[in-house]
Amino acid sequence: MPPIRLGSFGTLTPFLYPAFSSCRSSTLRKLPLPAYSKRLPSSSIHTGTQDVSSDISSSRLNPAPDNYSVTPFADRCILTVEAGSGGHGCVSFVREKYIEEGPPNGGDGGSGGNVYIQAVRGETSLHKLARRRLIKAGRGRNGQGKMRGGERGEDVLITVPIGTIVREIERKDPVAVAMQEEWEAEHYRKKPETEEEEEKGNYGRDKWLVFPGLVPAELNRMVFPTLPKSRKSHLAALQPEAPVYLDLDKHMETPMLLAAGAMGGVGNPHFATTNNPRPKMATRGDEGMKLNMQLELKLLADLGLVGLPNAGKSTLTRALTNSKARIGNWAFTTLQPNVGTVVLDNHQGRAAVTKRGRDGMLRENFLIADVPGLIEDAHLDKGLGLGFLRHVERAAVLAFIVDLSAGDAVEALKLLWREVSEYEALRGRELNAETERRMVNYSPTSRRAQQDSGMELDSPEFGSSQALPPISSTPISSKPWFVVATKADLPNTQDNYKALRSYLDAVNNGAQPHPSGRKHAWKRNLQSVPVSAINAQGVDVIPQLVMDLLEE
Ligand SMILES: Nc1nc2c(ncn2[C@@H]2O[C@H](COP(=O)(O)OP(=O)(O)OP(=O)(O)O)[C@@H](O)[C@H]2O)c(=O)[nH]1
Ligand SMILES: [Mg+2]
Repeated sequence: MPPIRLGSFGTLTPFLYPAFSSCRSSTLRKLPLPAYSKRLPSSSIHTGTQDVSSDISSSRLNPAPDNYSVTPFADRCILTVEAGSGGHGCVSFVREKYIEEGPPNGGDGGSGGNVYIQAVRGETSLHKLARRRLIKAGRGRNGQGKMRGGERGEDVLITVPIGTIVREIERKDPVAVAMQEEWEAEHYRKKPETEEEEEKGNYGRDKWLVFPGLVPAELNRMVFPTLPKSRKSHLAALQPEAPVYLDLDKHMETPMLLAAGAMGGVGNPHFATTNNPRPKMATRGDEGMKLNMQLELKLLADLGLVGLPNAGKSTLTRALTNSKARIGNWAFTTLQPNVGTVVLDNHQGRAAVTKRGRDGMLRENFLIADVPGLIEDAHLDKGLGLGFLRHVERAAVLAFIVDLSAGDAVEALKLLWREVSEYEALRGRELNAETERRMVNYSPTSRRAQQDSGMELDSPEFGSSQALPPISSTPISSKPWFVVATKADLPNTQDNYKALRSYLDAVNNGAQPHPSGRKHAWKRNLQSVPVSAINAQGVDVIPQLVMDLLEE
């Protein structure tokens, strides 16, 4: 291993390793194997990985085992949001020096706070929401005497990464249910059947608030007017239609309403009539809507690294980004994805790579996901199995990382593809089964109707629901991909790389089948990049390559 500190690489690279520094994507195919090794003292190269760590103890790309930081990460979560309930109306009367028994002056309750959602740049994970589980908007304040209305409840804003899919699992909307009941009663002239129901219709004990000074006898004699009709705030019209399905794949300048706060109750002046000028009742505020939903990241990153354990994925991530992914010379160092940002333009002059995104904006960076290693039979959930493959499915471009020093690179690549395409087949079957299940279970009636008809509900308790089936996404084999051959600094890796290169050429010109075994798999000028990530050599062609492939 070259006994050179990382700091000196930046300036010395062009002189020491002309081959690595001059390569651009157009010349990728012609890339010679690491020529730099010739220029280094022979004693300093051709050492194993373990020797490397003893030589340079604390460089950024070859850090000590404890030099890393774990960024919490979650790519899906189940979340319950609760719009604020309304404040209660107030029962109060004017009372002044010469007006002993004044008119009613109780204020209305304030409406509950709203829940908004916004997809923003800069967020990469749902872990903060996963930890919270329940997000509640503020309750409206109660009305007060002297006609003072209650304050509105506080709104909450949920910020999520771009590429989040929000799906509703279940909802509990007491106001909608009450409105539906009122509508049915009006249109079908449903007569109250039981005494209890009749009493409820007239009295609606749970809806009314009465003057605290009332004695029981007075309460029994009290005649309640008809309850005001249930209403929703005008904002509720902006709520997404039920069941909620939002695909937030763009940066949002303004938040979007998810659940509008409930209306507050009304104060006692609303019930004043000539017969009863001093009503001693007000109504309670409505209960806020609850929404149980699953949030899932559709697109985790622009580039996903697929490789066997210990292939050097985390080292490559460190070489390309500022991340402090954990690196260790053992399998399964990485246990959860690390999403790093590759900065294309550091605003210190001309951008290294310029590309416009789909929205026409100049891209300044792209995201790279370093995911746990994949082993044989990962599609049967071995190793970190399916969880890992789920992440692979959510990258736009894939980089297959093969370790040139760990046996036949072509075999390694084929194994990776085998696992990935087995997983793809599995997902296809899963999606079909899900579609079938939904067709069998389809019922146009609401949850309430199911309840009324005595149908068994999946989850009697709100918020205890099972996760939804995974979302469908682009098949892995149709994503653009390339190969990064790592550890090119180690001895006897040249032949391995040559074999890999000729295999890819053979796939390119059709002499060999696509490693996924699928007919319509993506292959368009398959590229391979030999790198020595530990020395940050050869990696600078990757950003341009990724940006080109992202356009596909
Ligand atoms: N010589 C050499 N060693 C490398 C290179 N890249 C990585 N290594 C070493 O290979 C070992 C594994 O590197 P990691 O980056 O942790 O590998 P990984 O693929 O992230 O491993 P898992 O997270 O376990 O899947 C470490 O000891 C690295 O120092 C390279 O380009 N050259
Ligand atoms: Mg790793």
